[in-house]
Amino acid sequence: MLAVRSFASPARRQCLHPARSWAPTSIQARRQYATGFSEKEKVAQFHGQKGSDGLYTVSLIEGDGIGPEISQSVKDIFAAAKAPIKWEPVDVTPQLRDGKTTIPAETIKSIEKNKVALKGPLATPIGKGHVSLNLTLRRTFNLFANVRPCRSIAGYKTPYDNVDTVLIRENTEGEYSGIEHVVVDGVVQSIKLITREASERVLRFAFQYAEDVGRLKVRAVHKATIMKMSDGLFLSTADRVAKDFPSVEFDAELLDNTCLKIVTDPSPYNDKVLVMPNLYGDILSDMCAGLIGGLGLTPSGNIGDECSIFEAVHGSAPDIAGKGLANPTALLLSSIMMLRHMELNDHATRIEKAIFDTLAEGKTLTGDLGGKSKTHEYAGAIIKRL
Ligand SMILES: NC(=O)C1=CN([C@@H]2O[C@H](COP(=O)(O)OP(=O)(O)OC[C@H]3O[C@@H](n4cnc5c(N)ncnc54)[C@H](O)[C@@H]3O)[C@@H](O)[C@H]2O)C=CC1
Ligand SMILES: O=C(O)CCC(=O)C(=O)O
Repeated sequence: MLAVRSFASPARRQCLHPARSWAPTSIQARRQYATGFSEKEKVAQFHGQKGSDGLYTVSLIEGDGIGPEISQSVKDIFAAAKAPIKWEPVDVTPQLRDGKTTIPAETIKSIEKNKVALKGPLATPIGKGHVSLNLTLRRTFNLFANVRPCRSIAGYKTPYDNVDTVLIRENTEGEYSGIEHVVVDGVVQSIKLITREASERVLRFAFQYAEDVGRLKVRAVHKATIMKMSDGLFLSTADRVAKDFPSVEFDAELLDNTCLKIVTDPSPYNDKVLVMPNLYGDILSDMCAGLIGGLGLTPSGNIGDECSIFEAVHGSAPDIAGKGLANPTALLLSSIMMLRHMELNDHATRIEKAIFDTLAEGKTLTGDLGGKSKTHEYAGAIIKRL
């Protein structure tokens, strides 16, 4: 395994710092792995090629439930901002191949070709039915790190106005390995799979990310007191990886303690990058969203070596789907992360400013933030500010 080192300049780190932006997906870290390429080729390898029309093609999965409504807002705002993105809509109807759930081959080809996708939420049936397509996508493209920043929104009042957490979630195994079976009637075994390899790559990503954005404290969140072998392996791997990053402080904390402390006072987490196994990251990121106003506000990036898929933290919100009530901010901020990942920083900053100014003004808010505006009216207010 490579001991990666950042080559980000201080200026570059500053521009990627989450206090200023939603940027950090650590494209530098990805590029470290590519040797024998020119700088231009490396960039293309991670975020696709600009076409002869000057546009980048991005695969678009609109998703289920509120997915099409919030995707429409992103498309309208990107068009108004003249962002150099051409959307390539793809179909993710689940298919069974060799007894396994998969997605259509053309969709896999599109994402492999474009390197970058934006995804609306995909619903997963409870109990019988297809396995999670969200997890299928992450596994298919080996999107091993899920970066989930969560920051207070200026102007929107919550018990804390200073939340600034960054959580990096292992994205391919853990409790979500999908390995479970009936042992005997009434007894089910579900495997929490932790491997040294997957732990090491997400931990290296987290430390590299910490260096790149200048947020120089990494904390591993775990439950190795109980899951001595699985979380124990994650933690001992973290200890070892930490030695390769002497400029980054490292410590660890039990998950239940982290939950208690974050909801009591989130400020001690403002200078840390939290890294953890899959399920913990899923739950903790929803909890952090609750601190800043809800799931309508928190973005994420699923990052791999070959391609990346950006999506909101939330699901398909069936309770409000089709009513024009959804808040598109989470998907919009995910698309801002995507633009920064693609190094389209000027477009990202312009759109992001229009979003935050609209939220701060507080006149055109969706219902989840106490407003009365419909999804398209909120998007329209952002467009007016561009
Ligand atoms: N990454 C993904 O695509 C995810 C998909 N899901 C799927 O979503 C479906 C529904 O799951 P739930 O547990 O109901 O979680 P959910 O995240 O869809 O909804 C939870 C609550 O938050 C609200 N909410 C979520 N997003 C919102 C938005 N943008 N604007 C305003 N309110 C919003 C909903 O109305 C609901 O009250 C399930 O089938 C689940 O499998 C769940 C989480 C992530
Ligand atoms: O696929 C699903 O149903 C939910 C997945 C999820 O909550 C997540 O990983 O963000």
